[in-house]
Formats: sequence, structure tokens, C-alpha cells
Amino acid sequence: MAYSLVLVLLVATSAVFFLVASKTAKWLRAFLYLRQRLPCSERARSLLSPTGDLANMNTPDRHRVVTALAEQFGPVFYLRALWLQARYTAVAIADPYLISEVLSNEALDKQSSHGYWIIDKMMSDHGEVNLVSSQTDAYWRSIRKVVATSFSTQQLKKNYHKVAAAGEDLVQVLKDNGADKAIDMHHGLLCVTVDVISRFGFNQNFGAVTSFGGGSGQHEFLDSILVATVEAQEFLKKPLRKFLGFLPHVRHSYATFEHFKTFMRNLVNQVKAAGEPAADDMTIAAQLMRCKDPATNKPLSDGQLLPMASMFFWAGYDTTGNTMTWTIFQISQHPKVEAKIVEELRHHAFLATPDKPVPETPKFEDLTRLTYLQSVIKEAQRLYPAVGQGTGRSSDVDVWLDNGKLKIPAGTTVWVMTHALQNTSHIWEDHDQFIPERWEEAGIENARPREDGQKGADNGSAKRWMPFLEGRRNCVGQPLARTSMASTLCRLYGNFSFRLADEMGGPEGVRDSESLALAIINPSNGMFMHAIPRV
Ligand code: HEM
Repeated sequence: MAYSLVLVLLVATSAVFFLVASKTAKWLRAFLYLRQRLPCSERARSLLSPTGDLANMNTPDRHRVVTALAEQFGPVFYLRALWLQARYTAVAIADPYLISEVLSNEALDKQSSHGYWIIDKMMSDHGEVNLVSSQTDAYWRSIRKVVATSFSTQQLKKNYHKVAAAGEDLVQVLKDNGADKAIDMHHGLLCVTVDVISRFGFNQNFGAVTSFGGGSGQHEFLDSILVATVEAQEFLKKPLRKFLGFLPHVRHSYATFEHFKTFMRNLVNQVKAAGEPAADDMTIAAQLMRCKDPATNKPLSDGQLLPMASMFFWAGYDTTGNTMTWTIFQISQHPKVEAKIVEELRHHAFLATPDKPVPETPKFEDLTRLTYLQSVIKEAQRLYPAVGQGTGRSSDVDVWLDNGKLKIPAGTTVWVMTHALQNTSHIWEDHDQFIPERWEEAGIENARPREDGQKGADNGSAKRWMPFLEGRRNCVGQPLARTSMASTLCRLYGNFSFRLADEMGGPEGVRDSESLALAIINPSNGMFMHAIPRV
């Protein structure tokens, strides 16, 4: 009897040992294979350490590792093998057809990006959701429908002067500073977007650009949102932090959230104090006042308004500001591209010349005529999608994609990898080159026809460029972002040429300074440039 018990125990232990050993061996083999074969930079490859967690790397090289994996294994692969500290399994997808299927699949409606909880913490008092973090439910639908009106073409046209004013303020600041002084254009452009959102969305000028002044001047609101974002990122890097609220540095993080929320609470109070909005007022503030919670059929409570209002600043300021920053960085590295922008602006009289040192200012309708400038922005967004990590979706039930070929088990996250979609050679020619001219080809943002010739759920059409994402959860602020980027860059290049300051250490120095703050690629040392007047 005793012998049989020992025998059973021995067999069971060996089986467990064998299972663990074979899993570990498989993981190690995969890891070593990747280390040797990944077609990515040494720096990116070095991030794939056995203890490294791809999900929590605080560096844009995370996007590059994932993009390199897509290069190697094709556009669909499982990520669990790589995540030693895995909290969930993810199926990573960079195939445009599958992405289009995922984003339109009714069952895959759970927002499962793992960082949203900290955004709720940063913006709300009791974990109330905002438009980005909410599930695709009745609450989200009712708010999205009402606030989408604020971004209609009609509203953009009506309020265009507010958008344009922030860019004009920056032109003035640059003129005042002169060409000799290196200006942190990253900071300047973040200020522009803060002012755009406060003016356009809330009928208030936060005055970030003027207080920035081109020097080291800080703007209290911008400072508060930047610091809170960096602190929030710390929670994603170190998951245990959320249980360590008693430690001084964690308490400090929560204090930065409170500081940011104080600004937002004041804004919400001012909006409410102004009373019922005028019938023709369709600003974000007015629309938020009109929103009703479908559960109670009552206007949103203060607790609901706070994260909703905060989120428009958070979702809009560093996405737009960083996109413009990377655009001017790319232009500074491609003089021929700048020469073509200059030609286009000259053609439309938006360029400062000795005969006309103050150029015409573009009207709303003019922006779509600046086709080359628009191509430059699109190409910069392809190489530097602000939300490079894309988004995650999951379902409570098993979902089959690609005509039943790919199973997404219930609870598994499908990770839509925007950076990989826009930067792999499977999908783009000269994928790593900055070539705005490619946008002259009509329909370039659409994926090539499928190799198997099949039409999937997407009916044979899918996008391969989606910095704003596609489907019902796409970026509601896209029209504002596009208008403000074209308007600001038109004004900047009409008046100045930008040269990267020596202190940035050339393009390599800029590349080395890239960092992630809640998924957005930032130049952590700023983007110091000389703004050289055209006249
Ligand atoms: C270049 C600038 C921008 C980029 C690249 C961008 C990108 C995105 C992306 C990829 C999403 C989807 C996120 C997800 O599902 O996880 C998103 C959502 C969103 N964005 Fe933007 N965004 C930009 C500017 C703006 C601006 C200016 C605003 C408003 C002031 C804004 C407001 C929003 C909102 C409210 C959502 C949530 C939409 C929903 O779930 O219904 N964004 N954005």
C-alpha cells in the first residue's frame, strides 16, 4: 500500500515537473529564438529580457519590439509566451482585415486595455468612467452621441477662429524670442493644444501659450496634467503600487491626481454656474450639460461630469501636441519636404515674403486645399501614431474571426497594434521611410486586396492607416485634431523654418530621449528648435 502511494506520488510529481519543465523550455526556446532573430535594433532587442515585461516597458521601443515580432511572425501572434509576468493572454493583431473585423464585431465590445483603471483614478473621485474608459454600453452611447455634435464640420467652421488663435499666439511668441534662442517646441505645441481645447470646448482661454512665452515658463494646468500623467504611468510600470497607498511616494502620486482634478472641478463648477447653455451653443461644455444618464434620465452628476470633462483635455492635448512635435521633427530632417511645404504655402499666399511679411491667414475651407501639408501630417502619424499601442478588445463568449479560422477564447484580449499595422513591411512599402508623397496616391490608406482573394466580414475593405482608430470607438475628437494641426502648422511654416537645436544631439539624441507617458510617445528631453523667420 505504502509502495503504491509512493509510486503514485512519484508519477504525479514527475508529471508536474515534466509539464513545468517543458513549458519553461518552450518559453526559453521562444525567447532565445527571438533574441537572435528579431529584426529590430539592439536597444529594442535588449528589452526582451527573461524578466522583462513587454506590457510595462516605459519606452516606445515596446512598440518597436511588437512591430518587429509582427515582421517576424506575420500579422497575428499570441503574446503570452513573452510575458513572464503575464496578467492576461493577448492575441496581437496587425493584419488590417482582421483589425477591421475586430473593431466592427459586436461581441468584441469590451474595452480591455489594461491601463484604463488608472485613468479613472486620475480623473474621478470614486472610479466613475469617462468616455474613453467606459464600456460600449447605453451610458457610453448616450454621451458619445451628444458630444459628437461638438465636433461636426458645422461647429468646427463656426468656432475655427478659436482653434486658429492658439497657433497665432505661438507665432507671436516665436517672433518675440528670435532665432538665436532654442525653444522647446514640444512644450509650445502642448500649450497650443491645451488652449485649443479650452477655447473650442469650454469657451475659456487657459492662456498656456502666452504663459509659456518660449522660455521655461510653466503653465499650472499643463504642469498638473503632465505630472499626473507621468505619475499614472508609474502605476502601470509597477503594478504592486496600487496596494501600497500608504507609502509616501505613492501618496504623492495621488496628490498629483488631486491637483489636476482641482482644476477640472473648478472648470465644471464654472460651466454649471453659467446656467443653461444658449440654444446655439454646441461646445463640449454645453453638450455635457445636456447629457443625461440613461439609468436615471437625469443630467450628469458632478461626479460624472468631472471625468467626462477631464478626459477631453487628457485625450486631446498630448496626442495632438506630440503628433505636431514629431511632424516638425521629421520635417527638420527632410529639407526637400520643407521646400515643398513652402511652395504650397507660397502658392496660397500663406507664406511670409519680403513683399508681404505678414502672410494671409488660412480660413477653415483653405485647410483641405493644403494637400501636401496634410500628406506630411498623415505620414508623420503613420510613423508616430500617438496611441501607438492601439487598443484592446475582448468578449464574454468565444469569438471566431477570419471565416472561422481564428478563435478568440472568451476573456482573451485582442490587441489591435496600431504601430505594427502602420510600420511593417508586410503592409507598407518603404515602411520605415518618411515619404509624404505616398499620400498622393488615392486610397493609399486602404489595405491591399487579400492574398487569398476572400472577402471577410469587412466585405473586402480595410484600412491600414488608423491613428484615430476605426469603428464606433474611434476618436471622436479627430476633426478637431486634424483642423488644429493643419491650422497651426500652416501658420508656423508660413512664418518660420525650424532647425533642431544642437543640444538635442541630432536625430539619434531625439530617438534616445523617446519615452512613453500613458501610451503616448513623448520626447522626454523636449524638442528644442530654432525658429528662423522666413523674412
Ligand atoms: C492627433 C490627435 C489624436 C489622436 C492620434 C487620437 C487618437 C485616438 C484613439 C486611437 C482613440 C481610441 C482609443 C481606444 O479605443 O483605446 C481615441 C479616442 C478618443 N479621443 Fe482621440 N486622438 C487625438 C485627438 C483627440 C482630441 C483633440 C480629442 C478631443 C478634444 C480627442 C478625444 C477622444 C475621445 C473622447 C475618445 C474616446 C472615444 C470613444 O471611446 O467613444 N482625441 N483617440
